[in-house]
Amino acid sequence: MCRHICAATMWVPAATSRSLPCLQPASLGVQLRAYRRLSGLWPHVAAQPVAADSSQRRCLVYLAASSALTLGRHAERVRCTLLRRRRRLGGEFSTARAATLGVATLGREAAAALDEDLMSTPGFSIDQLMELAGLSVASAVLEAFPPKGSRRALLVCGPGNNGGDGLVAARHLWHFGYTPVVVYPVRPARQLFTNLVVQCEQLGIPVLTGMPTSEEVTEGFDVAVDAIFGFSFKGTPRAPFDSILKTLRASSVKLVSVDIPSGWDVELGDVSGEGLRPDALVSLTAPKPCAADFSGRHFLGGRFVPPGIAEKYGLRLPPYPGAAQVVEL
Ligand SMILES: NC(=O)C1=CN([C@@H]2O[C@H](COP(=O)(O)OP(=O)(O)OC[C@H]3O[C@@H](n4cnc5c(N)ncnc54)[C@H](O)[C@@H]3O)[C@@H](O)[C@H]2O)[C@@H](O)CC1
Ligand SMILES: [K+]
Repeated sequence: MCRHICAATMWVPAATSRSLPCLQPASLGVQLRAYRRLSGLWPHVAAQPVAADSSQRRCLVYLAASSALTLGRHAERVRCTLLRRRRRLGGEFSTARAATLGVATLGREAAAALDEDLMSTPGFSIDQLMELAGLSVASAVLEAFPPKGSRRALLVCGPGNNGGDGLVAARHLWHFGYTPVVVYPVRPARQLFTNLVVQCEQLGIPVLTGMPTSEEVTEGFDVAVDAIFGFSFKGTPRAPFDSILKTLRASSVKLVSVDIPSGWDVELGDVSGEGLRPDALVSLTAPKPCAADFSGRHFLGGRFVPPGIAEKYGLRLPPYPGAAQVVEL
């Protein structure tokens, strides 16, 4: 049986992409090297070019690694090694991995390149995409945690577009009948974000700078939305988000993460062990590779990808039912 190990994208020199079948797994990125370290074996890698940069010097390649051809009977041993390693790190091995990868994932660079494609002129504006992304998040919250009596929602927003998705979601949750409170500690000067804050305040939604304590989060809210970091997060969280992540981790509120559980590496998952552990995840456009390690309720949102772009990036998007803004994977 073919067992998927990981799927990823990477830029390679255009010359290399013409001889993709000759690429050695050793040159194909950190996930495969980690796999080799754990298993002592190289996986089989299928590579397919999906885009070229403007200079035509580099080519974005979609890689899908499977154990079928090279591992054979060793696959179970490797799976067990990965399982033990994840347990040591306090994580969970996700049996949803194959299902998630069946939709195909978007690495950091591919996600940014896809955004650029969508927003090339003429095309979408960031405001349009963010509005639909935030609406998807609010729809997923409504589906995963429908209000029972009280409807108190905390939205914790970071300094980039992931935070913008959270601000938009707060507004839609208000229209859905929730009582949202926004925490927005670091506010970029861009007009887009100033507008989103004003739109929340016009609805009477408090937009706070300081984070409540973990007890206040547990007692005061029915659901929280993690819109702190998305696919551009790197390294370990800096202040004030380091302590905000600790507070959310220490609370027992139901948590929904936008695009990526904050603190996780977009490709490798919760490598530091300090990332959030959400109950639900809303992947936008397509799941990112780290989503393979997530084992709660997984929604796909961002219903705006034209078929030509989906095809270019090798996305196999599931159909959305009716007028829904999210589909559960
Ligand atoms: N096509 C799509 O899928 C769309 C994606 N959107 C959202 O946009 C997100 C990506 O947005 P951005 O590229 O602005 O990036 P992020 O929102 O992921 O975060 C970037 C910000 O985080 C900061 N940061 C990075 N690493 C940090 C660290 N270790 N400690 C503290 N701060 C750190 C950066 O300085 C920057 O201010 C996606 O994940 C998604 O949520 C939507 O808004 C629009 C449409
Ligand atoms: K997030």
